[in-house]
Amino acid sequence: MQDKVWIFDTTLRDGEQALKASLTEEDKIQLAHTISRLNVDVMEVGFPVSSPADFRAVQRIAAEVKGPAICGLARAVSKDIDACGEALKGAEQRRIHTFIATSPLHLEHKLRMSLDDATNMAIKAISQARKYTDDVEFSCEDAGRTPHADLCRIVEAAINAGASTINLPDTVGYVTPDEYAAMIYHIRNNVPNIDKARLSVHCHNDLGLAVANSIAAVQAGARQIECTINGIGERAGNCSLEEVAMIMKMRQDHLKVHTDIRSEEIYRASRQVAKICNMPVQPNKAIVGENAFAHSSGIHQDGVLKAQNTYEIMAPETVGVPSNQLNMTSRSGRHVIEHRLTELGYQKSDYDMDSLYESFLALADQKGTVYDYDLEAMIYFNQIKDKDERYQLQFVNASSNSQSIASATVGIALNGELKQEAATGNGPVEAAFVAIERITGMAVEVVEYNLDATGKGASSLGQVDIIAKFDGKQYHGVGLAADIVEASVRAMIRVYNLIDRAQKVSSLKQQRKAG
Ligand SMILES: CC(=O)SCCNC(=O)CCNC(=O)[C@H](O)C(C)(C)COP(=O)(O)OP(=O)(O)OC[C@H]1O[C@@H](n2cnc3c(N)ncnc32)[C@H](O)[C@@H]1OP(=O)(O)O
Ligand SMILES: CC(C)C(=O)C(=O)O
Repeated sequence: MQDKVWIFDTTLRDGEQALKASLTEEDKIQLAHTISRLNVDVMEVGFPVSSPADFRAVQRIAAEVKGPAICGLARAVSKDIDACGEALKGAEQRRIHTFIATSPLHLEHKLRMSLDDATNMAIKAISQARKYTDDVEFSCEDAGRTPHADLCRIVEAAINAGASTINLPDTVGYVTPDEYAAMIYHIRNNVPNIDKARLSVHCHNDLGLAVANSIAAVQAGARQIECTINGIGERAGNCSLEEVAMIMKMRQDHLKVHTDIRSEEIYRASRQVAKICNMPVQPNKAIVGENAFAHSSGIHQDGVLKAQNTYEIMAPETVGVPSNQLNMTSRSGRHVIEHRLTELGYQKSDYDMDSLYESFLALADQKGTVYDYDLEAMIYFNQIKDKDERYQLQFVNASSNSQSIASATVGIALNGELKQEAATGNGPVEAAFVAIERITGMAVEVVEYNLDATGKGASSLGQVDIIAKFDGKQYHGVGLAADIVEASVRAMIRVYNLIDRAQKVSSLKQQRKAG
């Protein structure tokens, strides 16, 4: 039987500390339900003494969210422990987590006290916490920079006072995996009552080692990892939950431990945290990044098409990602194009691969990713030329200020004839989109709108990326201009031109079938 490693999620406490805007009570409740679906063992959801709103959020989560033990953080201070104990009263399983710094640096400069004073405060705090619950965790803040002998003294006292979990955080992400493992071994071998407590680790990512350190600690005998979804947290963040959970799942053969995490819930949880916390996930982030299961180069795509595990160590579904992605770019080869066209219902006899591939590369070099509708258009038109586009922007005039409704007038040459319309909206971009809709007579649904600056400083260009839906299909338009309203309009007109091309393709397809 393999040992279990407890997963202690602190997204709503340490993760929340790093946000530009703290989470509302409702946000916290929603995320707490999501986190509990992951089947974490403990969920640290706030610092109740810190504000009335945080107290209420912890109190509501304690009452509403079932499953994991609900935990609150408290300094080794009487009022913090009372606030924590009171806030957690409604929880089926509650944990009070109290801490005090133990490194010489923190003791001397921050707390301005000796290790003995800190030990006495810890003992008092733990004893007080035990009046509220049997489940008390004690952390030696900045353990990573604390002499091992000092850690042994305070840890032994904390266990004697009633702590059942001992956490040794690398608060500033300073230590290396071998040093961290050595610290865990030292505590296990030199604290006489250590068998009465579970050893926990809490790693920060200042040197990018939070996950590696947590795994090294598990290999040295730690049995709880504190972590956050997407690795959010103070400064460079915390150890990322999805990464440690998947390391322990995928490498059980080597690590000989398991967790109870429901890995299929990971992707959903990650997206929700990113959205609600307004902290986008970097595309190349392990497990949950947009590219984590995307293959863009021809050799990889060919490999994955022949046997998925050539370039995928885990199936995307294992973490709740619906499927892998084969991006068609100028680094793609013929195999993936043929595969995609087969999926779209084409046979080899419908196209000449050599000339299609030539057009494909020209387009991919020009615009980056090539989409299904581009491929189909290439089959029917062989080449795609901008000058053949149905809608050509002639001008855009927009006005907005803080006191009145925004308005915009857009002029488009439609098959060579100028059409113009004016409209109002919540902002100039919306007004311009309504004007375009009136000109084209077609309403599209904007699924995503992203505005980015290309270049430096005030002279940078605005780049707008739009994903829009029409008739059940998605289209991607990009627009670049010094003026962000113009960039938005250009992106939207691109979308309309793609729809127009798709419609032409579809009627050509029908003609071909009929003929
Ligand atoms: C490593 C970590 O992530 S620890 C958690 C960090 N999270 C937070 O700080 C978020 C919540 N914090 C807060 O809301 C506030 O800081 C509070 C309510 C806790 C305290 O606010 P204030 O009383 O105004 O104090 P302030 O935050 O300015 O300073 C912290 C005080 O706590 C003391 N302190 C710090 N850690 C501890 C501890 N573990 N136990 C006892 N005292 C502590 C500091 O020495 C300082 O005391 P001083 O006022 O005597 O100098
Ligand atoms: C309170 C402790 C666990 C902490 O957040 C840290 O040391 O980073």
